[in-house]
Amino acid sequence: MDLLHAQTATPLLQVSGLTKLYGPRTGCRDVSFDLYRGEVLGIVGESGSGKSTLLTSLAGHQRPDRGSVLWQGQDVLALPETGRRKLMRSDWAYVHQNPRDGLRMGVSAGANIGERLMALGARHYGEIRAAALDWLARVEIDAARIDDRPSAFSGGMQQRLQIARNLVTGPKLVFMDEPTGGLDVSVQARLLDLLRGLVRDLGLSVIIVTHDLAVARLLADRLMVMKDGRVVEEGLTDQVLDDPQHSYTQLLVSSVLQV
Ligand SMILES: Nc1ncnc2c1ncn2[C@@H]1O[C@H](COP(=O)(O)OP(=O)(O)OP(=O)(O)O)[C@@H](O)[C@H]1O
Repeated sequence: MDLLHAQTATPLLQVSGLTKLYGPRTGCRDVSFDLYRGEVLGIVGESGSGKSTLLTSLAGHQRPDRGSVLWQGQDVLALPETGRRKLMRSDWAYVHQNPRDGLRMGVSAGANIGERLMALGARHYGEIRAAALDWLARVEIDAARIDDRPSAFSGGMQQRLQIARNLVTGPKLVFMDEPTGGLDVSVQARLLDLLRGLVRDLGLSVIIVTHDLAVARLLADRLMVMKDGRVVEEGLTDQVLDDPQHSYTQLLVSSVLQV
């Protein structure tokens, strides 16, 4: 969706004053933003700036101390655990940096994809297998590997399988934590290409954490730059990266250029 149009629509996600503290230490503090349908928001910043804390607090993996998260107007933090789990299986999805955290390594690739459909009530074996085959093709995994376990896959294949497992149920919002981290550069490039295509074709909204500004540039429409748990700058990706206003963002951008 073009951003001008997006701004006139109702936000899918409205985050206000989100704060998570670890004792005396700040995880993230006073983070507020809106996310619209089809929009990709990148969260960037150096190690320890609070990116993961923000993502896990948003996705309900841990409870923030203050603030609110509204999903299509509904207060997510007030949901009972069962409601939160249901949301994570239906409208939301979470792609972990390490595919081992997002896959079941002991069951086949096909079962990994089918499991999420079954969790939403699918029971017809033929349909589940057909959906698994369709998604293997979409993430460029050979259909002949459907009965293999992910432990027999390369790192890049495991990550693509994790993406298929997450997207098969048609989520509207996908959280991604450094999805290309830990992969070789050529494997990263292929995965980024695939992600870009899927995000565009499916009209997904995405919140992606990355320390890699090249990944942010390729995938994100908008960026939030974090430092010491706070958002120090936000804006359209090209604006933030080509004309950074905050001295910290300028440092981040120039340190990449010097490499
Ligand atoms: N479980 C925890 N207990 C105590 N402090 C924590 C915990 N998790 C994170 N922190 C602290 O919160 C701050 C933000 O950390 P966070 O992991 O969110 O940053 P990050 O930007 O995701 O870093 P990285 O890129 O290295 O993962 C840091 O000071 C960190 O030490």
